[in-house]
Amino acid sequence: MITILDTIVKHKITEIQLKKEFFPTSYLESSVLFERTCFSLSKNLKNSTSGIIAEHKRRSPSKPNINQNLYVNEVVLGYKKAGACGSSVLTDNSFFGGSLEDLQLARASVNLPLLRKDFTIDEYQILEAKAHGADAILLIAAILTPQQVLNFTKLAHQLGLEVLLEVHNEEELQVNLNAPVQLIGVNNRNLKTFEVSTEISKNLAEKIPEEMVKISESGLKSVNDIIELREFGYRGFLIGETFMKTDNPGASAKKLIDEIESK
Ligand SMILES: O=C(O)c1ccccc1NCC(=O)[C@H](O)[C@H](O)COP(=O)(O)O
Repeated sequence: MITILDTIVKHKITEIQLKKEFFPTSYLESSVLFERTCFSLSKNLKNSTSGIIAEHKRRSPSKPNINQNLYVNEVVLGYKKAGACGSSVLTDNSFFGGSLEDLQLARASVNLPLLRKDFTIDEYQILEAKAHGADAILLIAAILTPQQVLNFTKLAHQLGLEVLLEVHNEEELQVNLNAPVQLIGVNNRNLKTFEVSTEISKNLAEKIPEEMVKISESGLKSVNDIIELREFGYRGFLIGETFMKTDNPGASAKKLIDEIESK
């Protein structure tokens, strides 16, 4: 059975080949953003009571139209004002309607740690992330070998970027336990069926080493979701749709953050 991840990765391979022809790595390395010192998402999460990483997400394979009417710079500024620890910016265009220009606009608007949310399968994309203003990259265990996770993490760290390694099950976690990543994300969304359940985060929690900052991703809606997951040691909560489906994602994030902080 061909999954959405297979389809996305196939598409990425072609996309990256084309980009490499037009924008060689020397072009990326000459970006003014390439030499900057990055903001630390892991530090912000460790020092935060809410732990919210708020995402800019226009659409997704599971939700073809979340919100196409907003400006990324206004959205991330709203998240910053709300007190989010960081923002995730989807840069995949074909399946999520995002772009590297979104990331760059977000960078120009806020001094929050920014996660480049994409399907990283090539070192080239890590250089792109730095050149367009990211502070952290996402590595999805389901589409990488453990050796790729190690190599990509090493390169990201050399560039001063943090790595969020995303897993969905125990096997993906176990085979990557020696990766020196700061952040480990458990995706509550089954990327084959799109079903969402926080039980995935709860079940994997005790298997994640103490020194890693645990982040629960996807399908989070309410203060109760956060409070429950905190009991399992989660310090970060990646939320997209719940905020983005409203007219004012920043206000929606602020409401949730205020609720969490008042508990
Ligand atoms: O969101 C999807 O439909 C999706 C499909 C295939 C691969 C990845 C997908 N989502 C990426 C994400 O990880 C989420 O955008 C992120 O965790 C926020 O999730 P949510 O709060 O449920 O929007």
